[in-house]
Amino acid sequence: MSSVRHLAYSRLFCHLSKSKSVPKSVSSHGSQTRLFSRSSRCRTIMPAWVIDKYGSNDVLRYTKNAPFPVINYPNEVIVKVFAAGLNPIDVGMRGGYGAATMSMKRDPLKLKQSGSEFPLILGRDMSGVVMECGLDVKYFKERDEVWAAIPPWKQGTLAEFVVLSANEVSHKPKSLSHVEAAAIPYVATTAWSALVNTGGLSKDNCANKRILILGGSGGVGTFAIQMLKAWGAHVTVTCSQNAERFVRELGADDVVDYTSGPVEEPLGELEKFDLILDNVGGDTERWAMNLLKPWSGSKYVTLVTPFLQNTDMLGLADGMVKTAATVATKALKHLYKGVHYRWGFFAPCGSALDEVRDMVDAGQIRAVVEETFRFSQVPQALDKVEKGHARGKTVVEISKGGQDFEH
Ligand SMILES: NC(=O)C1=CN([C@@H]2O[C@H](COP(=O)(O)OP(=O)(O)OC[C@H]3O[C@@H](n4cnc5c(N)ncnc54)[C@H](OP(=O)(O)O)[C@@H]3O)[C@@H](O)[C@H]2O)C=CC1
Repeated sequence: MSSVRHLAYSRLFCHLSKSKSVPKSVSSHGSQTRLFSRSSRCRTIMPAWVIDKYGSNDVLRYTKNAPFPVINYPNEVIVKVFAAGLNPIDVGMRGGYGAATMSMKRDPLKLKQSGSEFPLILGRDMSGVVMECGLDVKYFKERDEVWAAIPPWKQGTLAEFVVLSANEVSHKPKSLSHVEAAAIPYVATTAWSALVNTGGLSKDNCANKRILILGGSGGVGTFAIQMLKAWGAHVTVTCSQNAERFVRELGADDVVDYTSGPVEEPLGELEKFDLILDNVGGDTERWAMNLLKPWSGSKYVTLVTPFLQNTDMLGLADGMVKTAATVATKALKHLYKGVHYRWGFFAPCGSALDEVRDMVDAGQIRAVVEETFRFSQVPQALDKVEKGHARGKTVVEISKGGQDFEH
């Protein structure tokens, strides 16, 4: 065990963190909110929603005694969570989705201590305030208002505090409240990874590109429409008829209603596309390739992949072999027809969030919060996400920690 880890597990924050003073309060979107007191330095427990086994919503358990996060590495920060956005992956992880792959990535020391990944805290998105910084953290300091999306193998944000790597964190947009800010990081970093890293798009090459977003009314879609429009692309979207006005208000140029019949036909009548972002999956691969401009570097990027399902069902080694074989076969098959086939994945990235923050503060992207729940209502919030038909994001306000249980 490294000396850094040894110190961390001795809970000697002072050896790893560079805090000097203890702030008593912080300005939170205009109001003075009590943040943390001297006693929080020596806390060992905190309020959180945890699961002790995989299952449906009834496995969720509220506790005031979840382990307080510790700084294990000198590049980590502890953040007090003010708001946590929810995503479909939270519902999936509650049921054990991706457990095989996540176990491989989880902190081996914690797994050894507790014997399993439980108690597990869900929640990937957060907006909050930095409470402690590791010794190597340069870009952040105590009291900074930050936002982040946390990788699924780490403890989540449905808790009063969370520990993250500094490279996953970014200063939050000044123009957004914490609830609004918590609606963006996971879908933004996913869209960034799919469109920029995998799709090769950027603010400098998007002008007049034709992009098709399959599934434009949910979290990823509502963010992607706005980012692509800000970069000058022409954006076509599929969604339910009752979401048409909603996506047009976000900037969509053309909208095709998938509830009134197969979309292949109306989409086929439009000029061909440079890139398709598929947030829907299913049988879209069967027809979507024909909508791309052939032999022009056009790309189909799908976010709905069997990667985690394969490893859950077949185990890590066989699941990864099957995944590699599937993606390689499909990529080759479609390359033969002149289009690029790719899988897109969420990737935590503080620097991408820095760029998104600037776009938000410039008024190019707004947070699309569909519904906000209190910390005591986490089961209802997950229930809402599970029912689908999202029109933007569901967010849990955590700023009062567990206090709303006591009133
Ligand atoms: N690979 C990765 O790392 C990631 C994958 N994902 C996946 O991407 C997908 C989208 O994520 P997210 O936006 O957060 O999900 P949401 O649940 O927020 O949104 C899904 C949206 O799609 C709409 N929809 C459903 N069926 C169709 C259809 N056939 N055609 C057009 N629209 C449809 C839904 O509304 P309605 O049903 O009313 O039409 C809803 O608005 C999910 O499957 C998610 O698991 C997300 C993030 C990361």
